[in-house]
Amino acid sequence: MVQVAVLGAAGGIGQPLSLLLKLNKDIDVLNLYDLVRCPGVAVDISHINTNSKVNAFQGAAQLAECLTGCDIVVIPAGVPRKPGMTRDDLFNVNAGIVRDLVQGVAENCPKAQVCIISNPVNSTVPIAAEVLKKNGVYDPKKLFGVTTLDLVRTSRFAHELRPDFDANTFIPVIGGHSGPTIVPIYSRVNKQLQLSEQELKDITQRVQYGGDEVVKAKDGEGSATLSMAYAGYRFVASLLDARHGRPTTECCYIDLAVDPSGAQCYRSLGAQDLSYFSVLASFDKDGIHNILPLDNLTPFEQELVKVAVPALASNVEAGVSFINK
Ligand SMILES: NC(=O)C1=CN([C@@H]2O[C@H](COP(=O)(O)OP(=O)(O)OC[C@H]3O[C@@H](n4cnc5c(N)ncnc54)[C@H](O)[C@@H]3O)[C@@H](O)[C@H]2O)C=CC1
Ligand SMILES: O=C([O-])CC(=O)C(=O)O
Repeated sequence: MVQVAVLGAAGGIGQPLSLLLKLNKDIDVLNLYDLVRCPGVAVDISHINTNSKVNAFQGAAQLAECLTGCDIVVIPAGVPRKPGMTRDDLFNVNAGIVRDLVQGVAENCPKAQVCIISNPVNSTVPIAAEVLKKNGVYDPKKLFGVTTLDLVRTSRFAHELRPDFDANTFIPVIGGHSGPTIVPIYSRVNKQLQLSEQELKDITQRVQYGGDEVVKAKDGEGSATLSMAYAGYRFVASLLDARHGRPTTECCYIDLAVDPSGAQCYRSLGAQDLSYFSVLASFDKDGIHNILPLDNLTPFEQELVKVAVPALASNVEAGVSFINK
């Protein structure tokens, strides 16, 4: 029996993400939670003819019931950006939302795997970790910042540049999830892509600021929702694959304490003191199995990591001190 909860299920990401999860045969129970519009979304999705059961929960009074018995909790709750804002500008609102929802996880399903989508991910993941630590239930194998949209963009944009390149090719992205902290590792596929120096600079910049492209196009109506729902779904499907013994690797933003020897390869890039980083990892039924090394980064990629590290350090510090103030 696998039970999954989506917190923020009636939002721009939450609705299409819940729809995709309803199609996944590995899920038996899908619990949808939001402060508004949740019964309508849940009844609508429940008519889709797959075997899973869909339940609606609305308002803080129903959070405990929603979470009880959950194996995986996905959190896209919170406000999205408007033009002119950075992800860090969302901190003031979303930090408290994530804190309170993860407190619910700690109390009602402390062994669940928790996938954080709410921005700024670079800070909301440390917030979640601190809440779980305070409750004595923290297991770094089970907490993930969802950065899959960066991987989705990295391979898709490469296909746009080189139509012969398969848009579904796995290209790792490391670092964090905002502007200069996003580090796509195109060197893994550059034998095929043959990017010129300028093309590499341009496509890297496009990946780093892909979110802004959507924010601008939506013109005040929010940020990526449909591509994010797809990306969030892909990540949860990978967790489900791993639960069923199917080998899985993904990149996500995690606490490096989960595997200190695996983390060494990333730390040696100049992230010596960094506690959180998006890495390539393999998964098993309990979550992260180990951190996989990414050796031989090019000087260009090493330079990108150098720029990412101080920005990440201050994002992590903001999250940690929000809980321990
Ligand atoms: N990790 C990533 O790659 C990405 C992250 N995001 C982030 O995801 C978040 C959600 O984005 P959208 O779905 O577009 O926003 P949205 O405003 O359309 O939906 C958010 C939903 O969260 C709900 N919500 C707010 N407070 C809540 C609470 N305390 N408990 C439960 N539900 C609550 C709202 O009622 C709403 O239904 C934003 O922070 C956005 O920046 C967006 C795209 C990509
Ligand atoms: O740009 C945003 O605010 C939403 C997001 O994280 C993305 O699209 O990567």
